Amino acid sequence: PIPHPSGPAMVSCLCLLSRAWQEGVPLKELQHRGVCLLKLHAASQRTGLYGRLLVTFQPRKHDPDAELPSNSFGPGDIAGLYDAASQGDALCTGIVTRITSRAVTVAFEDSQDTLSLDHERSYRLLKLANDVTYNRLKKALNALKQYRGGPASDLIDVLFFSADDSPAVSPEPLQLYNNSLDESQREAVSFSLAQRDLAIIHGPPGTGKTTTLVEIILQAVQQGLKVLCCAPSNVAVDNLVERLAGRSVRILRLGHPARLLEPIQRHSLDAVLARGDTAQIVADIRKDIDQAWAKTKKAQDKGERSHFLSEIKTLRKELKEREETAMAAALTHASVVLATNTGASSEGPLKLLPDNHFDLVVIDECAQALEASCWIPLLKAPKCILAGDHKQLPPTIISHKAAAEGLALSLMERLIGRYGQKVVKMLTVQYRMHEAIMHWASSELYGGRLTAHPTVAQHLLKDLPGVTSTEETTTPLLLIDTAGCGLFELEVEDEQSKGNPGEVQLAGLHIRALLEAGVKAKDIAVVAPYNLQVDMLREHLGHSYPELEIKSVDGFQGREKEAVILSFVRSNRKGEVGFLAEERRLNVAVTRARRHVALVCDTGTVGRQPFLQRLLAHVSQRGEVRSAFEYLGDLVPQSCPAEGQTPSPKPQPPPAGQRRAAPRAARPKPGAQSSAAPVGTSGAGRESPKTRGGAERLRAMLGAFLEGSELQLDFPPSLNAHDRMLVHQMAEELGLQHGSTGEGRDRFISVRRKEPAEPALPAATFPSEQHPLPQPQRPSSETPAPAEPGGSRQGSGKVDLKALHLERAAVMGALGWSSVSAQAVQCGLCSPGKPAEAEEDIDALISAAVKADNTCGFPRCKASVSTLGQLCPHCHHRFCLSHHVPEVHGCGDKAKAQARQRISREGVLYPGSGSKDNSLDPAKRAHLQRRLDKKLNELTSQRKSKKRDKEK
Ligand SMILES: Nc1ncnc2c1ncn2[C@@H]1O[C@H](COP(=O)(O)OP(=O)(O)OP(=O)(O)O)[C@@H](O)[C@H]1O
Ligand SMILES: [Zn+2]
Ligand SMILES: [Zn+2]
Repeated sequence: PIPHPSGPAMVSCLCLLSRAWQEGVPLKELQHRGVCLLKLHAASQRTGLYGRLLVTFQPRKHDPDAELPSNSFGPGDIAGLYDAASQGDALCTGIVTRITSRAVTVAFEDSQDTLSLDHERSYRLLKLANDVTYNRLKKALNALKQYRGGPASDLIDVLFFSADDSPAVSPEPLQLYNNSLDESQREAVSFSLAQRDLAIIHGPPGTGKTTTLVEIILQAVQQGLKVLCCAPSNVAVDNLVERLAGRSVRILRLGHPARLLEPIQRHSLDAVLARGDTAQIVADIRKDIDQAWAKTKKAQDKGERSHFLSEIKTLRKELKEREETAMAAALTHASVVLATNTGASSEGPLKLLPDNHFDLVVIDECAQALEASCWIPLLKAPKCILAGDHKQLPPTIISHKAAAEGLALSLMERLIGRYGQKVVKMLTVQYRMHEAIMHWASSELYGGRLTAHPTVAQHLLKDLPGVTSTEETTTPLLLIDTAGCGLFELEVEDEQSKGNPGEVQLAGLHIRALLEAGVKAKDIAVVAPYNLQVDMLREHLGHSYPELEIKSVDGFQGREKEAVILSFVRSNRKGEVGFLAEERRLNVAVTRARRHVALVCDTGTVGRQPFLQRLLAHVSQRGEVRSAFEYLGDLVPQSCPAEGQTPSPKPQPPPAGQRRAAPRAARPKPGAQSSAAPVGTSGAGRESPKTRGGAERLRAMLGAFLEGSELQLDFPPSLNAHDRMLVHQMAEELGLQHGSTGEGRDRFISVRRKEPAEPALPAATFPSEQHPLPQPQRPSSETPAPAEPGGSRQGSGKVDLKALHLERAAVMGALGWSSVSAQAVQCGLCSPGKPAEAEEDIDALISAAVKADNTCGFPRCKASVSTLGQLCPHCHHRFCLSHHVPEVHGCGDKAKAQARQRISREGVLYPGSGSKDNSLDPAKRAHLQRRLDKKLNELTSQRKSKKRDKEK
């Protein structure tokens, strides 16, 4: 007996894929998931190919324009038809042939002669696609087990290692159809033709695998061979059809015509049949059948009805015979028959051909196919050529058990694992990527064997027509590092998928920079490993840039773009990387790009995985690295209103092109700037050599300040965001107060000694950098300005009234005091007539409030917001940068409403609140004051009880 070790294992694995997935789930839920359509009625019916009954269903509504709920039905899917009124078994099953927003058409097999649909009844359709695929796969494997004496007998032995592959015939010199094939492609062509049983073409990204296969197929046809050409997906098959269509070769595409693209449709079996001689006869018979159907409906009695039914039966038989004859002729005439793997099933038209019709089976994208599905075409010929790249993503296997038992291993990988390079030719010249993009993938996954064709090796975005040279368009690799920026992934419980709103915004900013440089939206793709992130990216960017392509990594396999922005998503304290650690997924993600890849990621999290770390190292070596801090000014809306100042509308953004350039202009030298974030580390003190100089200089400045007698040290506004962060961190370490002032290019940091005589202010006392405050009129003044009533009461000069005042405003805002904006509230220290005792504990209250306010207001988020927090102007809670966006923490509607209101009222959009509250009358002010005190008290007691809860 022929040992088929994988056969039985595969069958048992496949069982895990079947059924059960829909059992016990409520129908509404199934509809919600897009696999069920409820409350349909049969709107029309007619007879299709094979005499099948084609029924069109529409929603059972009186409105003729009623739309179907969004669903995942597609042509070729198997659907079960159920009576809506009963819970019983399916009335019958059919194949979806067409689906629009309003109607779905299903073809029912002729065995359902008795099926007669009542126009008044309600039906539902349930997707059974898994079952059919499963059944076909299982059938193929059973056929494999029982295979005796067919054309593929020897090939089966080779593919299961019970016989070695026969020696190749000596290659004949070839007259190539495509003279531009490179050396590795030519070798692959002659090797494949010379092999007797098995040849594998390993085509890394962009190496012209399809180009090579087309040449092979043309050569095989030229030698008089009949070729069956398959791929796991319709897209891949159509790609081959398109490329072969222009050549003088007779091709025939099997499959549901509704699925096929316009130029491919004319190669479909149906189209060929429609052009044939029998077409008219067949059409007439179909018409007769439809008429007979109509008559059955009107039939008065049972006898009349059964008469018409038997007439239909006879007509169908005739129809079937004529069609089959015509089909067999069309199939025989074609030199190349193309189908998906499962479409090559013997249940379809191929059953009309004799067993030994095909000489060669070609399977493209073989590494993306289940081995079982490959066996459907493989049993039909004595020789196979498999093409693909097993270093890209394998087919998705939902069952972990099935994957563990070997279902995840593709045929191609299995064969290479056993036979090694003697059955493989690898294509080594790639025609897609800039050499720097290619290099990492080549050395990690392709043994360093890839070279970039000269036409692409140095191409950059700036070389595209209409694109200007900017920092972004002149680098093939860019890393935007969020390490230390607090842009954490969303923590969604019970949610496998992950999102990262900070990365969404960063991706948006980078896209804007690319577009401003002239790159077209259609040339850019944003790719993320998680569907949740893809959804968030679509929500944020999809409307503004409809031509931008936003996809999951898995959904982008087989595609390419001039620029690819990759959001890695994962950013957490645990260093969890998730399934980005899968080498093949990362390979696919990076190698989609032709001229530019931007990685948006937290190197602190992602860099803990060695494979990812090597990518990051490669980028920092060959490309440009930026800290996300450089973008934070643009990223965070300025929502903390300014104290004592009339907020002015946000200045108009500078004209295109200058926007990113402005804040970055301060940097000493692009490319070698001190803002380059350390790779694989986060936080100060672990800088790469590049940044160490800057950090040391800053530390020295702080050291000198500590030794001197100055009360305050102002850093120059020319510090970039990363250096500013370092200063904040160092000041914190040294126990200094730190804060920043001003906006944009004028923003600068001040550092101050803490006054030992005064109650120490918590770290957050200073407004954070993300709450840029107006230029202080008197940065460290001990004398309050006359404009502040009551300020002079603090005559000692020991208390920094300004700081307290600002803090007070911030705290009030943070307390959820939504009725009034913080800026409008006068500080208790300054308000006249304030009782003296209130003053004494205000610091304690403030510090309690500040402490409470030190963690992000988002449920379950423990991130500190003391230095990098953001106040929401709507709910007045402070959030970490991952959660500050109103949409993220639940203020989306308020934010939208407010924006709409403001736009309609004033015709401009600007953040912060209006100026109207400046002149509060004293009574109101006193009232507000009492409320603040009450709030502070509540908060303190809440904190206490929380603490007690924790201690329990
Ligand atoms: N010998 C060659 N000379 C010039 N260009 C080539 C050559 N071979 C392939 N190309 C170009 O490379 C690109 C990719 O070719 P093809 O579609 O055959 O690649 P593929 O390997 O099937 O793609 P993928 O990597 O996405 O599977 C095409 O634009 C093609 O024109
Ligand atoms: Zn809010
Ligand atoms: Zn948070």
